[in-house]
Amino acid sequence: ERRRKVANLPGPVCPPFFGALHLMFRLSPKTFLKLGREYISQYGPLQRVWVFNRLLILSGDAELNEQLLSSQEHLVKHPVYRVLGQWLGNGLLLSDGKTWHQRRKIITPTFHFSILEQFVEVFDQQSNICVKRLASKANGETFDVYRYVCAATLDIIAETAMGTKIHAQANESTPYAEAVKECTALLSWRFMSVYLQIELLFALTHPHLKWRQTKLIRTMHAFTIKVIEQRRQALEEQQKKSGSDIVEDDVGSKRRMALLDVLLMATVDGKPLTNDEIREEVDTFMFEGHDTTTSALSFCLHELSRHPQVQEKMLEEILRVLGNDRSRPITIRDLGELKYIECVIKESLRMYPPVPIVGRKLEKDFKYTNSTYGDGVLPAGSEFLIGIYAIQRHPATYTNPDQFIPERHEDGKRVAPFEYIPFSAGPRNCIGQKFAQLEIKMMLAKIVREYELLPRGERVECVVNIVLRSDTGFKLGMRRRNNI
Ligand code: HEM
Repeated sequence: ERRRKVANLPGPVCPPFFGALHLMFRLSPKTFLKLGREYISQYGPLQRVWVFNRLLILSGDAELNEQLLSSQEHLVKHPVYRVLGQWLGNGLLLSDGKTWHQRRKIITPTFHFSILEQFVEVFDQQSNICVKRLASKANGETFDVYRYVCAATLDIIAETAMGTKIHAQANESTPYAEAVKECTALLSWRFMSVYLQIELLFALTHPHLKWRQTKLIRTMHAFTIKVIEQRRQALEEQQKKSGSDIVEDDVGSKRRMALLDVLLMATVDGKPLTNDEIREEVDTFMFEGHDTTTSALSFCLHELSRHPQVQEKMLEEILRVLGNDRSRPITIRDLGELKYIECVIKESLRMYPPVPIVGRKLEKDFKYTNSTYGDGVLPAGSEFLIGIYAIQRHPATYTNPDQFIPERHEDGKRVAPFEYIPFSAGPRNCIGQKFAQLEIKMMLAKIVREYELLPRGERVECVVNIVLRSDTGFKLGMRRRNNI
């Protein structure tokens, strides 16, 4: 019955019983994106692949993606996300059904414009620290910018969403960030293999790696538990002082509560969230809130180092909007006026989407219309994969798709909405989208104002480690600008 329903879709030859298992053997974090693009050019933007009795639908079809992502019915994540379960539990990224609805409702107001406005102050201060730390590298020599950016984004997510300072930028190394890097590489390798996705088979066939995975997850949990405890204590002390449930800042004015404060005080069905439920969300937001923006910023800085003319245009805009006074904090209003930098960020997220692929499991039949192959039905049980990376580099949509050209986003030039989806779309889109854009803009404006980025070292080579990273690091050189 399922075969009949997808008979209209092309795809590779799938021999009986095993299906296209032979193709799965070619997948690895390094080959994944290249093969994805190859399959799309070979079989078209929409295809079906059978592996045993699993039906995978690979979609780069904008029309179909719009219908699926906008739907309120197909919100369940692809089963492969389960390999993240031991780490992120039932946090917002992985949960579904009633739990997801309730949590999304509680958390959404914590990313309201008025809260982001307060966060911009933190973005400004932490970016200043990052710029100061980079001074030691402003000698024109090759270095990898990743760990500088990573420490800054960690400090930012902890101080804003969690209301806790962790001073990652003051330390040489951060065990949490190192554990995230190693664990995501390990989990991503498991993503690519049909049998390693199953926890028991992974444990039986690779006991040493299972042990390592558990150890890394313990390190990450220990860190997030500490963040929660620190904030819980600070909150209790504040409440004792003010005798009220509303958090007040240093000058006593009432302000909206940040994410962790809300989680600590929220009730669902009349009961407060348990410690584990709070930890799951803190784990989810600490990870999603720093690893994605680190990836975005690192790729963008690397690309800028290869495009001096883009840096010049950025600098011109920065000086026009912000003036020469580097001690004046940058406000949310200033950021809104940096339109060319917005195009630079858009272009970088097009070429290097930090989340390169998203997936859903269809719990019911999904009826679609107007796709590349007309109308049809995808049967319940299908696994639906949307290759954001492949879509955003499709030559039919973007001329010279592998070239970094921010001008293609200027003057409101637009492609169809679902041909550009770095933050996904619909009810399960990225909740931190505005947060990320403001943070990235602030960091870029500060770094480019202070330093000229130079083309040094190897080019990036994309690898899927859950989040998009580079196998060769993010190499560049820097020189301080003296003439401004
Ligand atoms: C450039 C930076 C970022 C990019 C490109 C990005 C991209 C995405 C994408 C594509 C999804 C959908 C994932 C899926 O369907 O499986 C997502 C979901 C999510 N993102 Fe982001 N993200 C970024 C930054 C952030 C930040 C800064 C935060 C938190 C402060 C965040 C928190 C989340 C959460 C919690 C979800 C799950 C939402 C839900 O399912 O309801 N992200 N993000």
